[in-house]
Amino acid sequence: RRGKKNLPPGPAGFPLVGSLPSLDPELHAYFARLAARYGPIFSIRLGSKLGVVVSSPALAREVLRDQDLLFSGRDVPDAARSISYGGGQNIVWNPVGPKWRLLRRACVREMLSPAGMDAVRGLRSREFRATLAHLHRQAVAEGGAVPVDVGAQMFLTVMNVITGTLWGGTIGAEEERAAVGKEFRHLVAEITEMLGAPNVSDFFPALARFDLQGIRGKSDELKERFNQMFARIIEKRVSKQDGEATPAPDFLEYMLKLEKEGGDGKAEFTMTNVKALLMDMVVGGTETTSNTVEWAMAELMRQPRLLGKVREELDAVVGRDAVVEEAHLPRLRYLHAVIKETLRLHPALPLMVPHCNSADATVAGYLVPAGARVFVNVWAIMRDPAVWKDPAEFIPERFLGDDGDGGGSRSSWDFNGGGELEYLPFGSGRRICAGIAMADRMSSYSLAMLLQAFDWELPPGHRLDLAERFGIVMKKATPLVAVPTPRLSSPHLYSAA
Ligand code: HEM
Repeated sequence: RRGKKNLPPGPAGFPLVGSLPSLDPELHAYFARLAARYGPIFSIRLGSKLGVVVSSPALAREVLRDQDLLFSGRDVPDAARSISYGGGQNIVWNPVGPKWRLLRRACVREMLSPAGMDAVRGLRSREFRATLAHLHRQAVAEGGAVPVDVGAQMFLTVMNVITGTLWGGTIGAEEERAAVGKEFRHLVAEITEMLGAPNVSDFFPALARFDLQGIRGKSDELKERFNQMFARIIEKRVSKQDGEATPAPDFLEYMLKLEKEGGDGKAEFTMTNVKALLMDMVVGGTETTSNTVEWAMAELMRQPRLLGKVREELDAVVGRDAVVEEAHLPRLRYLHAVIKETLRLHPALPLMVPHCNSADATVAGYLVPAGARVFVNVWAIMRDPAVWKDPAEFIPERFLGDDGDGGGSRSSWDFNGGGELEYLPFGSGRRICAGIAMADRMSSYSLAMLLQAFDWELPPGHRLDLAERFGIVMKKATPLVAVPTPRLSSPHLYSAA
């Protein structure tokens, strides 16, 4: 039937279930293997769903740029319905339309743009200083330095920055913040895990009401736990507004105002949108960023020569008598190349968030029927040997133009999803990541702080393992645990003040 309909080639699969029985949990690598066999566009039947996988820069361009609008829909997975408050309430799972535009504009303009970011520079500095002080306490603990779970620490930092930007001082006490942070990490991990797991309800929508794997039930439960936290935070803020002290303007304040106004005249903005956006920011921004820093640390610990180059730059730009600040970042060129190379080899969302076409489309001469789940395998594209020299090697120099293959530092290798789409860790087109400026700043700042202020070593008996574990957000299979040793000139520099 595939040939008759002119669908993209692909594995034949079994009757009824298609290729479901042969799905490899490491979906990004499995899809890359299938692409090597069937070509840069292939189709795969998953139950009653048709998946179409695109794995070359040219075809990514066709889907994400040339036919952007047609492919800008989402095929909302069953697991996402509940946590996105029904599907039409947040940015990530909304189809492109007036509501999506209002939500995205609100977030980008008020919170995620470089100007929005500048407005809360002080908050980030305080949060990073708090992490620095915490790591220092671990490093000089009585009885010897305590090993640090790098990803967990980075998650808490990023989480505190994001929630601080969202609702500022609403959560006051240190312990309450720590408790909220811990609970969030757990919830976010469960959500991203669930979104990456194959779900029978998605492959056979007629069976969705039976929730055979219990994923819908779990999603409802997770949503409810978030919902209660959000409701508590909003309630605290609203009652504060009626009282004497007015909080400093933050994103929650802005959203509550928008909610009072009812929207922008083209789309409504309700209290559900307030919560759904909080969910987008917390789920979309935390693990993605903290995992990137964890990968960067692991890659550098594996190659001490490269780590030395980062340190050399940090010592030249910042020295050891001061703590790195955001203002230093523009001068940390090599460090930035490390972040870019990390996102090339370990993109946080290896298959992006799948797209969906609203009407039949033609890509590379093949039919992509309306409603297909379209995956762009950015993980495979950014390891394509036709584009990248030694694609499996971690070589930050390629982004500086001094790796000798003549390609480096092409202006198209930035985060904006432009150019030839060889490098697209944040996607491209209308649905490109809304949080690039924040992700860029937080990941660079985090890595700079970890490396300027501490030496890191693996605990005795530990081995550096760079294996990946697929999920909608890709993780390191084993968390990076390392022991910090202070390297700044004075212990006073580590105080949180
Ligand atoms: C290293 C960190 C990050 C990476 C690699 C990343 C990557 C991505 C990718 C690949 C997409 C999907 C694009 C598509 O479907 O075409 C996306 C969407 C999105 N990201 Fe990020 N992201 C990161 C951090 C953040 C942060 C910090 C935020 C906000 C606080 C954020 C908010 C969003 C939102 C709201 C969307 C949905 C956009 C839409 O559907 O219109 N992301 N991100």
